[in-house]
Order: sequence, then C-alpha cells, then structure tokens
Amino acid sequence: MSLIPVMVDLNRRHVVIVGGGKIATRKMKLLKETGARITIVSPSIEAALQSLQKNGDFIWKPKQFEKQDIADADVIIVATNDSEINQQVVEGAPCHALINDTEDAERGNMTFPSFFRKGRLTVSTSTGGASPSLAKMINQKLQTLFDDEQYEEYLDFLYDCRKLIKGSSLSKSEKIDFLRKLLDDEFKNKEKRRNLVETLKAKK
Ligand SMILES: C[C@@]1(CC(=O)O)C2=NC(=C\c3[nH]c(c(CCC(=O)O)c3CC(=O)O)Cc3[nH]c(c(CC(=O)O)c3CCC(=O)O)/C=C3\N/C(=C\2)[C@@H](CCC(=O)O)[C@]3(C)CC(=O)O)/[C@H]1CCC(=O)O
Ligand SMILES: NC(=O)c1ccc[n+]([C@@H]2O[C@H](COP(=O)([O-])OP(=O)(O)OC[C@H]3O[C@@H](n4cnc5c(N)ncnc54)[C@H](O)[C@@H]3O)[C@@H](O)[C@H]2O)c1
Repeated sequence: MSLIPVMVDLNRRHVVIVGGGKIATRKMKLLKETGARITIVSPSIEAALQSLQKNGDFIWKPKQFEKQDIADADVIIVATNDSEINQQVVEGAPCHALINDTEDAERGNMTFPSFFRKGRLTVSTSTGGASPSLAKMINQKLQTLFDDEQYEEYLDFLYDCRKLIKGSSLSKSEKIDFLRKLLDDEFKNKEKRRNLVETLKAKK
C-alpha cells in the first residue's frame, strides 16, 4: 500500500465512528470542527464524548455495530476494542468509503498523520504506522522552527500578496518573479511587507 498525503474538506460528509472509547474520542475532537456529519455507533461512550454529544456535535447510536450503520458513510473510523468487530466493519464498508482502521492501518485505506498548525501553515508527519510516537516527537521538534509569533502574520501576507498577484494585470513571467520575490528575507520586516502590498494593489 502506498499512501499519499492530502488535505481534505469534510464539510457535510458523513463520518461514522464505530466505537466510543479513548481513540474514538481523540478522532471526534479532531473532526468536530470540520463541519462533517458525525455518527458514533457504540453501546457506550466515554464521559468526554457525552459532553460533546450535549452540544449536538454528533449523533450517538447506542448499539452494537451492524453493517447498515455504515451504508451511507463517506468516511469510516474503525475504533472498537474488539478485533473481530473491527474486521467486520472493514468487510462491511461500502466500496466508495474511506476507511481509517485504527487497529490495523493496512486493513484500511486512510490514516491520520500527526500534525500541527501555525496560522495557514499545516505540517504533518506520518511514519507509515512505524511509530505514531516518533511522528509526534518529530513534529514537536519541527514546531520550534516556527516559534516566531509573527509567523502567522507573515503567512497571511504571503496569502494576500499571492491573491493580488494572481488578480493583477502583470504578465505571466512578472507574476512568477513577484511570487518568488515574496520569499526574500526582507519581507520578514513588517514595514517592507506593507509597502509591497501597496505596490501590488496599484498593479490591479
Ligand atoms: C498521529 C496520531 C493521530 C491520531 O490518532 O489522530 C496517530 N496515533 C497517535 C498517537 C498514538 N498512537 C499510539 C500511541 C501509543 C504509543 C505508540 O504505539 O507509539 C500514540 C502516542 C500517544 O498517544 O501519544 C498507538 C497506536 N497507534 C496505532 C496503533 C495500531 C497499530 O499500529 O497497529 C497503535 C497501537 C495500539 C495498541 O495496540 O495499543 C495506529 C495508528 N496511529 C496513527 C496515528 C496512524 C499512523 C500514523 C503514523 O504512523 O505516524 C495509525 C496507523 C492509524 C490511525 O489511527 O490513523 C496520534 C498522534 C497525535 C499527536 O501528534 O499528538
Ligand atoms: N490509532 C491509534 O493511535 C490507536 C491507539 C491505541 C489503540 N488503538 C486501537 O483503537 C481501538 C480502540 O481502542 P480504545 O483505546 O479506544 O478502546 P476502548 O476500550 O477505550 O473503547 C472501545 C470502544 O469500543 C466499543 N465497542 C465494543 N464493541 C463494540 C461493538 N460491537 N460495536 C460498537 N462499539 C463497540 C466500546 O463500547 C468502547 O466504547 C483498539 O482496536 C486499539 O487497537 C489505536
């Protein structure tokens, strides 16, 4: 299996989490801001999930897993503590669904990397199932590269400039030159950033 990293918008997609324990809780916390429609199928759920349920963050089906629970799922997270049930979930998945099997990654077709965000920047690390703890450790080290509290503002500057450049009347090669120039160290300076934004606004 050769997995490729993607960024995905789960807004309005149906995500079914089978199991309501420690791992289901971790995935729920990750998914609750995505706009996905989330269903948890599990006879019992952790206390942390019970409070999220009161906010209406997901629908809880308090029952043992059955194949029909995942019939219209876009994404399925397999997270019970029963290997046989986990296997049944994978076997019962509709062929269009993405499956994250938290017990055995290779049985599924999607895994969650360890990641951190700094404004518009997302850095994610996967060890292909070798060691999620190592992935976490690598990210902790990488995070120190972006400690500067101005970094988020710098990324917003790059984003705004890129939009201005794309929408400008500059020629194609001038646009490319400008996009490269944005990465010059001088733009770590706030004043220089402001000046460039003004220059680009004039090139509409
Ligand atoms: C990144 C992260 C994201 C997330 O879960 O959302 C994630 N695991 C995290 C933490 C973590 N997981 C485990 C420990 C205990 C120590 C250890 O084992 O190292 C810790 C450490 C901790 O909790 O601090 C145990 C563990 N994990 C898996 C198995 C089953 C197996 O491998 O067979 C077992 C053994 C279960 C058992 O038998 O007890 C499987 C998977 N875990 C993955 C992701 C996928 C591969 C990603 C990769 O390879 O990098 C994959 C394949 C499937 C998936 O879930 O997508 C999240 C870090 C969040 C962060 O960055 O803070
Ligand atoms: N991906 C990871 O990082 C990672 C880390 C640790 C464990 N795991 C795996 O995740 C799985 C769950 O671990 P956990 O610590 O969350 O377990 P847990 O014991 O905390 O929770 C298990 C949940 O499964 C539910 N369940 C049991 N039988 C069920 C059934 N027939 N139908 C529906 N729900 C059922 C239980 O009600 C419970 O809510 C295990 O298979 C484990 O190997 C993955």
